[in-house]
Amino acid sequence: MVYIYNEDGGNVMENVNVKPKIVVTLSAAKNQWDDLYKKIEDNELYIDIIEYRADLCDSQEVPDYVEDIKALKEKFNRLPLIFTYRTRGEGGQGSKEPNDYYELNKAIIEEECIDIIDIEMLLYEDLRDELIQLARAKGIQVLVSHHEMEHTPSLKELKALYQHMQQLNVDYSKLAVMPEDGRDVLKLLTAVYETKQDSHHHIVGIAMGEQGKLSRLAGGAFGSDLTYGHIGQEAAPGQLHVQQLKSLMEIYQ
Ligand SMILES: O=C1C[C@@](O)(C(=O)O)C[C@@H](O)[C@@H]1O
Repeated sequence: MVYIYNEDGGNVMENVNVKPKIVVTLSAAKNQWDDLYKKIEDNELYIDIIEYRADLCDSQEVPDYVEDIKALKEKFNRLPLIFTYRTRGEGGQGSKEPNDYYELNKAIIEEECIDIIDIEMLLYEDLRDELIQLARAKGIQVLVSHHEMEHTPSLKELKALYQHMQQLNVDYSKLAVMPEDGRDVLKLLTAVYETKQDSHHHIVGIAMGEQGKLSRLAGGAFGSDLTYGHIGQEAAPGQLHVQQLKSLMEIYQ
């Protein structure tokens, strides 16, 4: 199978087959970082990007987050880092209201210690667009995300969501849905595939849960640029350990 990449890696120009990067989702309480560093080291071969999930240690303040992130960057400087504060409505544990969500993300952007920032599409438009602009001005890539934790929207709606996301001046557009059956997984993959046909954006599509595991493994064949895994405990329904993810993904590459 032939893959065609552009120079900055991963984005396919003529063929939807993508070699997805593996993102490990992680977070730890203050006294648990040493354990986690060890796990990252043990699994470094299977990881392309680190996702720091700030909502999983929701009571921390900006300086605590920055300290964690800087320590991660120092130890694993080859790995780009995504900062994510996932709110409850989108399947996370974050309890911040929109204004506090905005303030936290703004402060993190201003620290210039991250490579990519995950911004929820449904945040109030003015706050969201301002965060996107601030991040871009600092040279930080933007990943706009939306989770449907209860169901899978229709193909038409999924494609409309991707279209909307791509108009937001972002680098990555990510949708995660909860499928009820195989047909829902196909809908998500079809939306990724059809969106990727005429797009040079990074597209990410995830069907969660047991049924959706196929999308985590085979998403690249449909054009999905990232797949998320764990190194101990799943952070979202259906996540696989990065080692298993990497070895099972080989059959598609
Ligand atoms: O959006 C995503 C994808 C995810 O929800 C998953 O299903 O693997 C895991 C989250 O940490 C990440 O921010």
